[in-house]
Amino acid sequence: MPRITLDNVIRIDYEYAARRITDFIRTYVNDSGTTGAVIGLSGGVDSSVTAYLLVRALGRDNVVGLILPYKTTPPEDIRDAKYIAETLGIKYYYIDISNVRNAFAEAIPEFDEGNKVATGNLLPRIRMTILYYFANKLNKVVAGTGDKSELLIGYFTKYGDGGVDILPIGDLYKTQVRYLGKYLGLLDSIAFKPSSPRLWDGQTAEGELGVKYEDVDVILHALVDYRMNIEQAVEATGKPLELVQAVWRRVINTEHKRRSPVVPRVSMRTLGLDWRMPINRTGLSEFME
Ligand SMILES: Nc1ncnc2c1ncn2[C@@H]1O[C@H](COP(=O)(O)OP(=O)(O)OC[C@H]2O[C@@H]([n+]3cccc(C(=O)O)c3)[C@H](O)[C@@H]2O)[C@@H](O)[C@H]1O
Ligand SMILES: Nc1ncnc2c1ncn2[C@@H]1O[C@H](COP(=O)(O)OP(=O)(O)OP(=O)(O)O)[C@@H](O)[C@H]1O
Ligand SMILES: [Mg+2]
Repeated sequence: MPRITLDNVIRIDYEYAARRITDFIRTYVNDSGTTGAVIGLSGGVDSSVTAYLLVRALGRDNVVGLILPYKTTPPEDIRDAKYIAETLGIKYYYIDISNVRNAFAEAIPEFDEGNKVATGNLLPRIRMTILYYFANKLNKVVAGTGDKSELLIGYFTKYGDGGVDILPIGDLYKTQVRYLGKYLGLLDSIAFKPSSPRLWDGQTAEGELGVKYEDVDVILHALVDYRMNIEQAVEATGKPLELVQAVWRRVINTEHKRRSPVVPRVSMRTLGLDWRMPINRTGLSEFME
């Protein structure tokens, strides 16, 4: 039984990861016939690292940033997002989404400001809509910023920040993304900024989840990468049974977020079940093996 620690998670070859991801982005964008990518810049580690990788892959003239604050966005995040766009030399738009958000609140009958999740999730869904407006207009793809930890525990808004075309850092855990950021030359203050979706005042990811990403990542490494069962993961990581169970429960309960909508079978070949266009004729197959 291997002993699994955070060190095992963090000690990967970041030069390889950066090269592999930038090769993927370039291949994907070339095959798609688009002219580049748009990305939402939050000033957090995930969007900052993804923006660096996009520019490495596509060149700064082919990447467009969108800074889309609401009143729950702290000023230092806006400052950091602008700093990233300016350091990378990409074109960016700054659009305060308060009016759009408030128009939803006015238009929806019995709008419940007190329901933090339902109202909070409007923000990523409004941002997704604006990102696709620019993607359509500029003939670009929407680059998502979800990392492997968030994707596996379903810590994202379905069709909000989850509504994207590619997920360049989707195979890297949150803790790995931080060190990839360091490798790429990101400021420590951004690379190691505590994660927060900023959907409501005072929200932090670890506060809401009730578990640290350092623990999430070690547990997921055991359960997913090593395919361990719960008992094996407890023994290998030394983490409490309740914590391992809680993380696994999140993975199971959010599977619907990682799938296309389910189509019930009525015919010989049902979309998503037994018919999917093979992608092995494109350059992309190399990145999915
Ligand atoms: N079994 C099932 N099969 C098919 N669909 C199912 C389903 N269960 C729920 N659903 C659908 O999914 C909806 C719930 O999912 P969703 O709308 O996403 O809502 P939910 O998962 O409750 O909320 C999103 C969570 O992600 C966090 N978040 C959001 C954005 C960014 C970040 C970040 O890390 O930056 C984190 C946020 O703080 C919150 O905890 C339900 O209303 C229902 O429509
Ligand atoms: N104010 C914002 N302006 C533009 N895009 C945003 C804003 N807030 C969130 N987003 C988009 O939504 C994504 C998801 O938010 P999330 O908080 O998970 O990522 P992050 O801030 O980059 O990193 P972390 O998860 O560590 O906080 C961001 O990466 C970004 O693309
Ligand atoms: Mg964030």
